[in-house]
Amino acid sequence: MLSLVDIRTRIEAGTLTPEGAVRLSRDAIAAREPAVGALAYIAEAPAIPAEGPLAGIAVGVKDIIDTADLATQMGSPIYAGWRPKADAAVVSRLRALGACVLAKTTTSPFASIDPTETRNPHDPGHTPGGSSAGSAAAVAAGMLPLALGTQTGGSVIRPASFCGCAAIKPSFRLLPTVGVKTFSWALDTLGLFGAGVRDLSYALAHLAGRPEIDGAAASANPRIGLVLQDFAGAAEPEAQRALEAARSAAERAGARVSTVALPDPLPEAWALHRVIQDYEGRQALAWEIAAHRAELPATVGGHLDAAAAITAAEYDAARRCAHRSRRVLKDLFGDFDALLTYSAAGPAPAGLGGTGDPRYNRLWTLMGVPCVNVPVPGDGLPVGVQVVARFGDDGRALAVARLIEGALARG
Ligand SMILES: NC(=O)CC(=O)O
Repeated sequence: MLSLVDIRTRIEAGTLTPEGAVRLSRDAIAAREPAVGALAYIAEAPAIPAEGPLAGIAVGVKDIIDTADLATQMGSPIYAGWRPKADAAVVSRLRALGACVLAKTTTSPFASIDPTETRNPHDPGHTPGGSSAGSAAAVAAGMLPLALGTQTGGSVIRPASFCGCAAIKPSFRLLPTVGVKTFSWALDTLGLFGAGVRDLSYALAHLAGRPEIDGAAASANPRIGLVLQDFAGAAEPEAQRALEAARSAAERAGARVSTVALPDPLPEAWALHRVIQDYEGRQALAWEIAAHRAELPATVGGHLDAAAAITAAEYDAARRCAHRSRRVLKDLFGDFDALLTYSAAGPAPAGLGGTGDPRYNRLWTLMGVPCVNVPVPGDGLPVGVQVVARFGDDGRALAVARLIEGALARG
């Protein structure tokens, strides 16, 4: 994969130009894109700024995020050829930092649960996951050093796990979702994909304007809570092995790991995520439902139809439970620096008819806490683990993730 930090180091050392760095991506795209299909389109002659902390970094932007110079089609024929007048706020930030917005990446329609045409870069017979399919696949295939995605359920962490790259779903609203097509205003969160954790730390610190994120260090003996999320069902053997490998690696690196069961009402909040997601989705996509219902794909269309039965009282009760759960989780983090749990139920499922199950992701999205996918080395298709920290502690999530990543690499 192309490491953002390595590219920046070479540019700052004068051994690589920004144009040369973008050429690395174009060459990799030429080699891998035909088999992977991660990109909705590629800019013909994008600006390649000479200066800035992201100069020379070719970025892929999920195609629900507005770009003024490229179409934004939401993964749907309803928006075929749609050209926003303005960049999304996060895209403007990327350009101000010197990044080259090289491509739009494929998305499940409206960033929901239906599949894309993109294939897993490790095995074209398997899904790359979703809904940020193209962003995960493009980074994992070595085409891009950085890509933007979004998560409402598990759309950043799960595809990163399936494709074998690092990713962060930051704290809720750390990055502005202005100019990002809304599915759920209580859940939608911008995320980043990179080759490794240090690449995420560098990019997020600059995008968020918070240099402390890149400088955060894990304590010498971080306290890590191992969370199995039993209420979400059993994980597959490959995911269980990956979690055990990560736990052992963390302990080798000096962490104190203990298993913790999530207290009530967290399991109840997990079950109520869908109520909030779909109740808001039906309102956010009211125009598409009214004017283009026949063009909505089967799964998301069915979910939005079913959401008509969710009452305002049920929605309000779900939000109250989420609020109580955030307080309970904040108290839990008084005993732990981070939590370690599954990123996905197992490796990428076979076939391109689905994007996998967000069952190990949705609670953390609802809680608004930072989550980092750490790929776990092994045979076969990639499997990752998820490091979760308290709300607002994105630097600590990345620091603990990096500690585990390094210990796994040392074996
Ligand atoms: N947008 C989402 O997060 C839905 C999913 O988990 O695939």
